[in-house]
Amino acid sequence: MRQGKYGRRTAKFSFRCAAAPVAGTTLLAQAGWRWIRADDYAATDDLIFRERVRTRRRRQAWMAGLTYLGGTVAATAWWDTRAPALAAAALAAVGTAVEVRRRVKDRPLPFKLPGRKGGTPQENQVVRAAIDAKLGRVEGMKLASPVLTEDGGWSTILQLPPGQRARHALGKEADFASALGVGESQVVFELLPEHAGRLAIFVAKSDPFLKLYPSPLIGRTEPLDFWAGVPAGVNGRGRAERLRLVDASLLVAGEPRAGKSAAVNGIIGTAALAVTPKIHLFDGKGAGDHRPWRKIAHTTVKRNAQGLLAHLRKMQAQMERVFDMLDEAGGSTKLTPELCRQFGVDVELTVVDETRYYVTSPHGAEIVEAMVDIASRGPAAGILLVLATQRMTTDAIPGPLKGVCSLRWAMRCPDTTASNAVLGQGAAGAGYNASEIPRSHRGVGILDADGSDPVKIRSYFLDDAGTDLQDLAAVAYELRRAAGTLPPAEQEAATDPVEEILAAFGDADRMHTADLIEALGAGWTAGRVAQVLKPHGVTPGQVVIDGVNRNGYRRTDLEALFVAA
Ligand SMILES: Nc1ncnc2c1ncn2[C@@H]1O[C@H](COP(=O)(O)OP(=O)(O)OP(=O)(O)O)[C@@H](O)[C@H]1O
Repeated sequence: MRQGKYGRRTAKFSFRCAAAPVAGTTLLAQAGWRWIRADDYAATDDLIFRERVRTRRRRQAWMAGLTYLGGTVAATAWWDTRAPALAAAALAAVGTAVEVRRRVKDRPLPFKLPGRKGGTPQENQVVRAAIDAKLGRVEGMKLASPVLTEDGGWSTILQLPPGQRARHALGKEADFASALGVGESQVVFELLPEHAGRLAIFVAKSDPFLKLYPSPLIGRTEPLDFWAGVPAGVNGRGRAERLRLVDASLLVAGEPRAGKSAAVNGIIGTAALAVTPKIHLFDGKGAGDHRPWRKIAHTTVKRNAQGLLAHLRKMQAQMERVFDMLDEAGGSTKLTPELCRQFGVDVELTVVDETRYYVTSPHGAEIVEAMVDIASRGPAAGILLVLATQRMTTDAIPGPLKGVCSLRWAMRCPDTTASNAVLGQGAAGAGYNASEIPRSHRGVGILDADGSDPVKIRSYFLDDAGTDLQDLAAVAYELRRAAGTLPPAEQEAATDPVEEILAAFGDADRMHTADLIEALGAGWTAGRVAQVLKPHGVTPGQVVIDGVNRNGYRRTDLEALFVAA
């Protein structure tokens, strides 16, 4: 009895084993044929697109077939006459693997094989995910471009059914991510200006908002152009985003520890390295966040509402002066870098941190009135305003003030109401909701720059716990000292750079340039040392120290300058 049972089982097992390569190869051939015929696009009504896919796939199938046959023929001729048998066996092995996978898949867990996690999906998988995420109707949902593997992920363009708007898909990134089986921050939807029914989809391999993006300001030793925009951060597609503060006033809001100070420090750092803008910092928190900038800022005031009001009045007067000059010049009605040089005026950047402290003070009403005036008219005269706040309620940012800040940067907000308070009513409904930013995503926010759709970015990282800010301020100090744009008291007190270079020699009578700039510290480069000394006739030469011959300077050459003086 038992023997009969085992015999039957053995026969069944042998048959299943023998049938596996045949069944698997047949499955493979059927799938291949369906793929070549583009059956996954059977529902599409865009026949030209389907035919293009078919042509491309037919070409790929021919190439694969010819490579297989050519390889077999070549191997038979040059290697072994058993090559055709081996090639057929390889094909049968692939077929067997397909069949085994199918059988394992049909069995209950734990025999399931892992899927292709993180890879570029098939076109039909993307269409299915779009349907599952309810991005649009089922009929007519298709891809308008192939799924392309990119550096950090994959991308495609989804064609929504006729009459449906891609804009309505914004905000459904998480649903699409769930349908695809990836993290919600990995999915980026973008509208295409040329087609309202098409949605550009990018899916990153890993969460782009958990990556650290070191600030491009770090290590910079040359002045930069403030008019070209502030490097704000990196979007979900890995593209750099800039913020043009010279066009409008900015409101930065978000809950505590969301990354407001980091964003504001990036702005101050850019202005500092731009050398000419005058920086005015008002700290309503009073925790010393602006300490690194004290030597280069024209104003650093803590928790002094009356001081801010006096400053705003000065800025209003400066604004009127610039408008008069523009009017008299008769050309542009907006300040430009050329007009700044012509009029002898500079951009004035005022940063108000923890705005609520000032607008709720006894001078609040006057402060709000002056801020509204500056925020709306100031940018055209180079008078710029950046307001940062932890609270989004109307007592922290009164309605009229919010209304005139056309640049808005919402870091993580506690709820949808707060997010809408920053980005505008209806922003969450349109897919821009800063309360959906995970708490772990520090420095991530939605930037709404006037004139374009809001974009989610992670700000560039400036390590406030390390020396990034001090290093940056030191470079800015040197650049401003050379340009003569330090605040007046600081410019007067600034030591002569030649004296500083001489001091860096210590007791040495010769120094290699590399060691000299290390001794001089942040803000110094070989180029800057040469630039300081060249007008005095001192140039670097070959200097031998401990048998090492390198470019360097001699102490006597520098001392001679002071004797001559
Ligand atoms: N872009 C970023 N990348 C990585 N970490 C960041 C980024 N921005 C901010 N952080 C980190 O998040 C933390 C909080 O940042 P920050 O102090 O700027 O927040 P905040 O909103 O100004 O907080 P508060 O309102 O309490 O002053 C800091 O430790 C900072 O290093």
